[in-house]
Amino acid sequence: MAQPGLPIEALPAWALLNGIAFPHVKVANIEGKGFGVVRDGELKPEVPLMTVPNSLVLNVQTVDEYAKEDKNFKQLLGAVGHHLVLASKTHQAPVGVSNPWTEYIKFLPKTVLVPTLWTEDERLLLRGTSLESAVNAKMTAITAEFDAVREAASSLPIWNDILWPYEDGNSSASLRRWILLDALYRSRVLELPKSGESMVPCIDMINHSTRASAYYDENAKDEVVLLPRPDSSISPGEEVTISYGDAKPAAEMLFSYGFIDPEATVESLVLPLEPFEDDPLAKAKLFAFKDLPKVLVARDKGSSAVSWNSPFAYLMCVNEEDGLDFRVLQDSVGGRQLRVFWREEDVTDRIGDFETLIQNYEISTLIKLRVVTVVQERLQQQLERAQSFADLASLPIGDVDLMRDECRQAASLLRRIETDLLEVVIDDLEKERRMLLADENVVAYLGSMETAESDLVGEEASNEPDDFS
Ligand SMILES: C[S@@+](CC[C@H](N)C(=O)[O-])C[C@H]1O[C@@H](n2cnc3c(N)ncnc32)[C@H](O)[C@@H]1O
Repeated sequence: MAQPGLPIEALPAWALLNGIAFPHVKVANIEGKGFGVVRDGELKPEVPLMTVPNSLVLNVQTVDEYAKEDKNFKQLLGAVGHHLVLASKTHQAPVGVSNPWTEYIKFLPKTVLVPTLWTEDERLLLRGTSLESAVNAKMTAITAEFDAVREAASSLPIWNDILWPYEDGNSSASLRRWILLDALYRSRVLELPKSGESMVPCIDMINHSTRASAYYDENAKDEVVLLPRPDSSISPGEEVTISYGDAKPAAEMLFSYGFIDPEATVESLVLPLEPFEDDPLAKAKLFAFKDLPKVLVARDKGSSAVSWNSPFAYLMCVNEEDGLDFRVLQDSVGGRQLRVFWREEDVTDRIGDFETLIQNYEISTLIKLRVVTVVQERLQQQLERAQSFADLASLPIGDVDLMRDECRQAASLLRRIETDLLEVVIDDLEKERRMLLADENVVAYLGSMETAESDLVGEEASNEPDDFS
């Protein structure tokens, strides 16, 4: 059952009733961005642009508090956990205590342009971009999460009919609502300085800009306030904006918010890395690394400076013969722990810092050469994939005309940003690789390898008669 919407004109009355003050701004339609907040009247430096009482903030702690008041909700929360931070508190339920969010959610958009809400054909447009595998993985995870929550709630009949009404005799409509809630959460959640990840009504109506004119904070009364940036001036009628994160990759912006900011000052890209298939230490490396193995590349659009970073590539490129060792040790309470050693020193807590750990050893340039080669090959592989799907005709899409222009434009902008970035970083890595190849330690090592190989060939040649005999 879709939530009935409320006209945005009703928002000021809802805000007044719930103690939200925004005397000098109003919520309005902003072309291409849905709703947004614009200056309305004189600004007074001592008065925040918006003030939202702490009682309206929705996060894990406030959901726990709410569960204390409502035994039905407590039962549900006990069964399914905090997946329901937004879902349960905002539905219009004939059970449970109604709250301001039950109304507020009716002001929120009915869809968000994030790829999890694109059609299957639209998602094909992301082939060859860094979002291809991320979106597939998210769709699998969110479907599994939905199934798990439904299963857990199935023993609570009072909630079953409310949360999962079977429309058209199947559960796809309910799954879509779940995906929409996930999208609303990800595109509107704020990282508050004291309360952490939270949903804040009205402040979540503010759009993003690289040249943001405002920021949010929590004051001494734990209210969430929207304040003008000291270096900004907001003219009457002008949109008030905040920054959703200036250094976020275009892919992350599209994934979480459904748009890419063409004015972003930094372009970046994150790609997953896999250990070498024939590395006998591959499993141990993955286990001990703990974080996701990846490579990050970035370019500052102003200075054109290029950078890359991949702690896992360093770990990939050090081996037993270089001085890497894994040992299983017994801890003081009888448990067993995998510890990582580099040249006899326990470096378990510095596993993400092999770039520094190798620094003072002769072998460091050689390892760096391996790392640069690994990263360059990974980027080259991604570039070739991005280029091979650049033409719509190469995609197994049904009817291109059924796809929304916004999705086509966003996917094509993402592909262009990623392709350009990959090309410049690959060039840069090639220069670095050539320099490393000219390093005296590397030349000496490669020379010794050649000698060893030709000795081996010589030995093999002399063994030939033996083999024949
Ligand atoms: C926190 S909400 C902001 C309010 C939202 N515009 C609305 O109508 O409710 C974030 C969403 O606003 C839109 N948005 C924010 N900044 C934008 C921008 N610079 N360009 C395009 N869309 C933007 C995106 O849809 C994003 O997912």
